[in-house]
Amino acid sequence: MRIGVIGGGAWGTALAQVAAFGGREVLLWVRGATLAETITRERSNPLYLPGITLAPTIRATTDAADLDAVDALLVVVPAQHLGCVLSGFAIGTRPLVLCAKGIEAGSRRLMAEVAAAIHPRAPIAVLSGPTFAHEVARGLPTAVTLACADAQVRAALSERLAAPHFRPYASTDVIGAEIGGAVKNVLAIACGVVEGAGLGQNARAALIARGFAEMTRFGLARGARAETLAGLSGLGDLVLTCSSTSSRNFSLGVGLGRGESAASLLADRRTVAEGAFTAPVLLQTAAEAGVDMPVCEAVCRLLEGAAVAQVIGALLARPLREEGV
Ligand SMILES: NC(=O)C1=CN([C@@H]2O[C@H](COP(=O)(O)OP(=O)(O)OC[C@H]3O[C@@H](n4cnc5c(N)ncnc54)[C@H](O)[C@@H]3O)[C@@H](O)[C@H]2O)C=CC1
Ligand SMILES: O=C(CO)COP(=O)(O)O
Repeated sequence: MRIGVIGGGAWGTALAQVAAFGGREVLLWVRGATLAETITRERSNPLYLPGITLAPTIRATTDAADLDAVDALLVVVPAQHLGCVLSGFAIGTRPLVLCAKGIEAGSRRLMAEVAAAIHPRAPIAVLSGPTFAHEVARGLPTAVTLACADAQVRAALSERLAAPHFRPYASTDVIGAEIGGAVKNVLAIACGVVEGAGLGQNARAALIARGFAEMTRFGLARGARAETLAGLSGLGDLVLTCSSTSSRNFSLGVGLGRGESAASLLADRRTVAEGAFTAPVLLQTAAEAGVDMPVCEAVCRLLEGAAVAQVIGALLARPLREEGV
């Protein structure tokens, strides 16, 4: 199976490196001609994944038609651009492996819904889990959820993407895998706020646990399975991104917690902090489904410019309730 990767940010480049394991050829579509040339000639992506020497079998292109030659495509562009970028490719019946974590603003659709509307004949898979790109690219051990409804496609993709340091765990729960990745980014911002505002380790652990309850409530309402939400793409990724400044979402939260404005923290960013875009649309979708998500709502208020002390105070002043989802 020849693999193509759409998107030359940190994660697309790291996944190209995984797919190139063992000398296999990989074609990576990126947006800029200079970046494409640097990746192919110098075997590095200094813009998005500095310090990593890429496999010699990775070739980059800016021409969507070049990807007509591959058998399956990993789609690794930010969630808000996925629809627009995918419209430029002819996919037919080839599998699409969606790797972005988010919900499309406006349409309120998950990535699989966006992709299926544009390429209805393509089998859809979702790859998601606790995966900092720079660690994966360095060959450090990593495990992911690979969800796809089609058993044959799922098995073929799992086998093709597995490497000694990269373990896909198969699942049929595409919605669950998507929801875990989208929601954890918003919760990672909340945990960063706790860090930035100096609220302590107890508060961070409480947010992870209560945030997981929110993720579970929302996921179950949307048809996700509880075990997927408690797995790599849900709880696993939540724990990773809520604990480390390597997370762009967590780092954004740290800035908010220190009292910096969302506008200044988001201005001129080259890299994406998906939670900032997911938070408002997640809240709308949750309200529509009648699901209460107070932590995600607090993140929305902070992104809108509310004061940290006020938002934290309101969260802590909520009526006492029984524990549980
Ligand atoms: N970096 C990581 O460790 C991981 C990232 N992801 C997810 O992968 C997705 C892509 O993130 P990264 O590779 O980290 O991106 P990045 O933050 O490294 O780079 C930004 C990417 O966005 C693209 N971009 C910017 N404006 C665009 C536009 N108007 N149209 C199309 N593309 C545009 C850039 O070309 C670049 O590929 C996100 O959904 C992210 O949540 C998932 C797992 C790990
Ligand atoms: O999704 C990720 C790790 O699994 C990357 O997290 P950030 O986008 O917050 O950096």
